[in-house]
Amino acid sequence: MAGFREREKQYFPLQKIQDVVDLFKDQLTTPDEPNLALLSIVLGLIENTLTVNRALPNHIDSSQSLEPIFPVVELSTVEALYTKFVTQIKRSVDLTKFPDGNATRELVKFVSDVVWSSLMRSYYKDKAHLQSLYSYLTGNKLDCFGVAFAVVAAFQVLEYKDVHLALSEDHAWVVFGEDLKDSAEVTWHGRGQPITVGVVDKSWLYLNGEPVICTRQMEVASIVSGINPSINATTDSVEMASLQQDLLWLLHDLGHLEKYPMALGNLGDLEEISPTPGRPPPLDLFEESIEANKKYYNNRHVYPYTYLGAYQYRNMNYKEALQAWADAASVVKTYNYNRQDEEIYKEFLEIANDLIPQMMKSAASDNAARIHHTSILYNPDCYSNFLRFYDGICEWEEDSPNPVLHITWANQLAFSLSKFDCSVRKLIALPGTGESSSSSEEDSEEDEEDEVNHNKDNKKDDKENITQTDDNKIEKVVKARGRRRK
Ligand SMILES: CC1(C)CN=C(N2CCN(c3ncnc4sc(C(F)(F)C(F)(F)F)cc34)CC2)S1
Repeated sequence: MAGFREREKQYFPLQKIQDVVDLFKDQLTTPDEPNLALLSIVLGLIENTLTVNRALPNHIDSSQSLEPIFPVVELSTVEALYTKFVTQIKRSVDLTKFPDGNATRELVKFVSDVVWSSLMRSYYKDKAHLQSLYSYLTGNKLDCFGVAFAVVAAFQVLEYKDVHLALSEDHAWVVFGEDLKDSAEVTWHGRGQPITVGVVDKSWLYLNGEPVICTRQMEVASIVSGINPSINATTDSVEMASLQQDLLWLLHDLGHLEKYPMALGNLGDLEEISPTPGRPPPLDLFEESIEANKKYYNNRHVYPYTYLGAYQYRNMNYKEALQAWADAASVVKTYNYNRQDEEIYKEFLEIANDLIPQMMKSAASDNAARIHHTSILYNPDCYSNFLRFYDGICEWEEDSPNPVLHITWANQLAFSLSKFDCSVRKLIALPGTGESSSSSEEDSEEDEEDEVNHNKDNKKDDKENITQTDDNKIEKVVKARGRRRK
């Protein structure tokens, strides 16, 4: 596959978002495969121009916005980079040594070494905008996703159809061979090794054997979803975000996001920021993401629920946020926490020690809701989901090689717990059993006793009562969980 055929050339020069969408649409509806290297170079070039090297316009247009004009993407520029990639790969891989039509572990290791060998010796791998072949070809830098994607794009150049991208929620690798049953690390740690340890140790990083296995079209979806419109910590390129949104809708309409929960969540976030007329609301996309998780990944992905929880929290739907976070914890509890799972640890740390306390504070100061008992502080479902959230995190920690909880977690738990009204704390719902503890025989006398004592107590010693009640409540949750485990 030398340069581009008329098919690709006709779209250049790309001068506006619609030109890029037209090119992608053509690539995604051809009988043969979309050209991964071409599309990654195009997106990387545009992203680099709109975020990294923002050539500001020499005129301030009427809207006084400093948004640079959309870069004109010339065919010659893209073709030169594409030829550089194809030449480098074809020159380095002597296929006569690999006669078998199917990719082998040896060949995957060899190609990942070729990609690897041209990377800069040392650079900050978590930096933004290092995900595309444009970054690879012009800066010799790639992040973890970028290395895995480059290996897959290289195999496409070598005309292999049995090497595909595998994605967890924080790691990328490749699957290959007949019905893609083999797997191989191609990035920093353990290159060439199969992905067995990840499944055995029940770490979230490998999603317990439920990663997203990409088709060529889903590999296109991964580079679109991986577009990073950020100019800096506080500003995004409107143009880049708009291009990402249009391309995600194109992929959505063609059915290529059906099995890609994170891309659906991404699109939901973009739609919240800038709703597309005539398109479904963000909540529908977060629901689609959750349904895909249940239908295709045995409900083992966590992010579909944290996308939803974050959205509900931002929109002050606190009851629904607690529900989503409890569902997220009910997923993470099926894993063992390993040191390499820190991304999801940070996610739950922020929810438990920042977002929920903020939410409880805000609910506690909402006097109108208090008076009308519409506040989450009086709502048994909220309390039940709150407990289910913590129950999931405790279970996540159980049997794990690394601890999860520390004093900050306990302090924030006590703080948040104390904000619930003591009336609602009487109705402890046993997480996951759907029953309330007051219906379980061994507890009922205790509960009634509590009920009687509590009602008899006058308001003044409520403070002391809350602490005492909470202690035995927490202890009851732990005991209840213990009972369920037998
Ligand atoms: C609910 C959240 C905290 C908001 N953003 C989240 N993202 C942003 C989008 N994102 C993603 N969105 C689409 N595809 C992928 S593939 C991937 C990865 F496998 F980890 C990789 F490749 F190693 F980086 C990550 C990721 C990662 C998770 S999770």
